[in-house]
Amino acid sequence: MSHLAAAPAPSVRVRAPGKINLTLRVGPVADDGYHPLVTVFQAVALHEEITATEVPEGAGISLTVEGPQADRVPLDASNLAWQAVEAIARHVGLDPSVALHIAKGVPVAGGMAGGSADAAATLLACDALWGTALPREELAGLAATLGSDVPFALLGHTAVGTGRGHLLTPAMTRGEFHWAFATRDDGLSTPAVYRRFDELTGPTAPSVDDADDNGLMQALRAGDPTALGEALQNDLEAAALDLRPELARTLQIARDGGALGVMVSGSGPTVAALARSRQHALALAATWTAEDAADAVWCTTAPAPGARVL
Ligand SMILES: C[C@](O)(CO)[C@H](O)COP(=O)(O)OP(=O)(O)OC[C@H]1O[C@@H](n2ccc(N)nc2=O)[C@H](O)[C@@H]1O
Ligand SMILES: Nc1ncnc2c1ncn2[C@@H]1O[C@H](COP(=O)(O)OP(=O)(O)OP(=O)(O)O)[C@@H](O)[C@H]1O
Repeated sequence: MSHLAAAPAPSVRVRAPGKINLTLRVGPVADDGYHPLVTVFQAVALHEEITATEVPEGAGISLTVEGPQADRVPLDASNLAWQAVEAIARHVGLDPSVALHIAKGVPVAGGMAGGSADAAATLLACDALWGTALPREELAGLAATLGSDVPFALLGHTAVGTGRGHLLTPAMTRGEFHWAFATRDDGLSTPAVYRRFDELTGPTAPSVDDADDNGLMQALRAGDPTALGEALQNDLEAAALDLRPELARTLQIARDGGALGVMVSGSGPTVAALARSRQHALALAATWTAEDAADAVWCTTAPAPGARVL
């Protein structure tokens, strides 16, 4: 008697990028607890990879995670990928059952939106697996309900973010920029950094209505890393430094190493340094390691594409 091997369950693999904020201008906190932002997002070539596999109806959601920092990622409904399954299933009226596997390539809790990338990738993966073919604008609307950074992880490349950071306008760039990142095992909580921002700026933080990113946009269009380095700006940096004074040394080491620009990435504690070349990025990272100014170092390029099915 011959045995027919069971066909493997259908699955979909999606890749989504982490991000940096080349500028992050933060206005005074609004009544809903969120801060109005004007930010220039750029996706980096550090990726999350999500595999979504079909399971029998009613089986529910299962989640596994791999990667160097996997032990720091929740495996329950507090995971943004899990919430993404529930959000899209509710939206299309299907049973929220799927097996998710996340391969993490973005530093965890580092202000680089790895969890947001997982959420964006999961929306796209479920949409493809279930054959619901939602338009991109509908996926972006769902993404914004999951977190302010999630719509950008779908879009990728470079974009200006306004509102909570969820309203996006793509921006033109030329060429490739080289980055080195210094990460810390002990992450910073995004709400805690925004709260410290409020404490430091008081109730009269300047509005972001007049934010002017012309210099930065010109540097991006020209593919000019020196001008880009001079235009980097993060209004959350003072708050992150106040919570983690030791980051000042990490910033200074990169400046001394000739980085074209150095800043805290998003809400931190990752420090991002813009390098002249791949070799220069590797040298900056090696110096951080030698000076014991980081728990881990990463080198990559930007911009990178948004979430896409592989
Ligand atoms: C720091 C950034 O990464 C810069 O892109 C983002 O602003 C953070 O985006 P995120 O992690 O997706 O944040 P969300 O999950 O939307 O919000 C988490 C918390 O961050 C604070 N938050 C977030 C976005 C924003 N524009 N103002 C805020 O004050 C709020 O306390 C909010 O409760
Ligand atoms: N899929 C996920 N991957 C990693 N962390 C997650 C995920 N879902 C929820 N979390 C929780 O969220 C926290 C922050 O995760 P994440 O890596 O997205 O931070 P982040 O890069 O600082 O995000 P952001 O830049 O959007 O503020 C983690 O400490 C973890 O407890």
